[in-house]
Amino acid sequence: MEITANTIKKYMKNKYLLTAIFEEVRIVRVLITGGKGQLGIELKYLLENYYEVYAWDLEELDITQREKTINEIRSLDPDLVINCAAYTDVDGCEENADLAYKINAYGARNIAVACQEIGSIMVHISTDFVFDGNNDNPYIESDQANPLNIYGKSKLIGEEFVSNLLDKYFIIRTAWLYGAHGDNFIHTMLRLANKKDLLTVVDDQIGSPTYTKDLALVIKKLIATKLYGLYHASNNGQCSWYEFAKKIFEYTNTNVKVKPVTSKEFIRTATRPAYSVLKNYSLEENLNYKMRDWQEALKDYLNSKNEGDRYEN
Ligand SMILES: NC(=O)C1=CN([C@@H]2O[C@H](COP(=O)(O)OP(=O)(O)OC[C@H]3O[C@@H](n4cnc5c(N)ncnc54)[C@H](O)[C@@H]3O)[C@@H](O)[C@H]2O)C=CC1
Repeated sequence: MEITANTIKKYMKNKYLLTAIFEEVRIVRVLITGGKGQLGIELKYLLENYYEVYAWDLEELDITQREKTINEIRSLDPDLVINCAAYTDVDGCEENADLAYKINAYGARNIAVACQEIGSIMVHISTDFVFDGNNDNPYIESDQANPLNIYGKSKLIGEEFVSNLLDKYFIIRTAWLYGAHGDNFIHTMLRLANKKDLLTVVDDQIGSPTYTKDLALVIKKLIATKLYGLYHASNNGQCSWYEFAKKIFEYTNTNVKVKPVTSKEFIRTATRPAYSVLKNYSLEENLNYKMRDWQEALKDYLNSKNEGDRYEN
């Protein structure tokens, strides 16, 4: 079909036909739920350069409200919904299990039902905590999930709802997120280093710290394809929380003593997997895309002065 101004005019009112004739504008309107969380804000800044982006959080759309969620998504009629909304307080999930399932499992389901109805693509963000940590090699997408805590269980059920209800979905498991927006482990460490001479940090939980900027770039790449399915996406390499803290202090020239402790010495409400390193197998196989090492990403994060220049290259 020849694409002329008249063709565009003719199909202007029907964006599905319009997007069908332009493969590259398959996605025009994007809704981000949980749009004021650390990943949601990052994605908004990146994607609004390319798409018409709506970033909704609790005030605009509580994803646990089934009817409202379906109605609001139906009336916005996005081509893509990225679900970043979650109950991410891992210990809080143990204490408020009902709420955890309501948000992380059924909230995801409500969005998937709406996407199914309007034929929209869904990106659903999930977690390394779906694994039990008994591996000693990085987990790939086909490894058996077996969550140890309510957070992981509720997120896994959310994944299952999405993959059972939809054909056009990307489920993206990530880990140990930090970014320019919201509180994170790096802030906590630097804050504590200002107040104390000695910090104790857990050394027997191994994972992959992941910069939200890098994850947002992966999501942008994936949504430009039709390679739907389950993906792991975390910065390359692995460390313990203790090693992560040591690197933060090394890169910021912060002088503080850090003592490694075991999870048994640092009791938390929720049990965490001892080893939850993700291998980005599908990303590397399907897109030939390798995420950079976590140390490099951490340096970049610590060096980035303002948000304006964060996506220039
Ligand atoms: N933070 C981390 O270390 C990790 C996060 N993830 C996943 O990545 C995704 C993004 O996480 P973050 O941005 O770090 O989380 P965040 O906690 O910074 O943001 C979550 C957002 O969801 C919103 N929200 C909570 N309940 C809601 C509801 N009922 N309706 C609508 N919005 C609601 C919150 O207001 C918040 O703005 C989540 O799916 C999380 O499970 C995965 C692995 C690690």
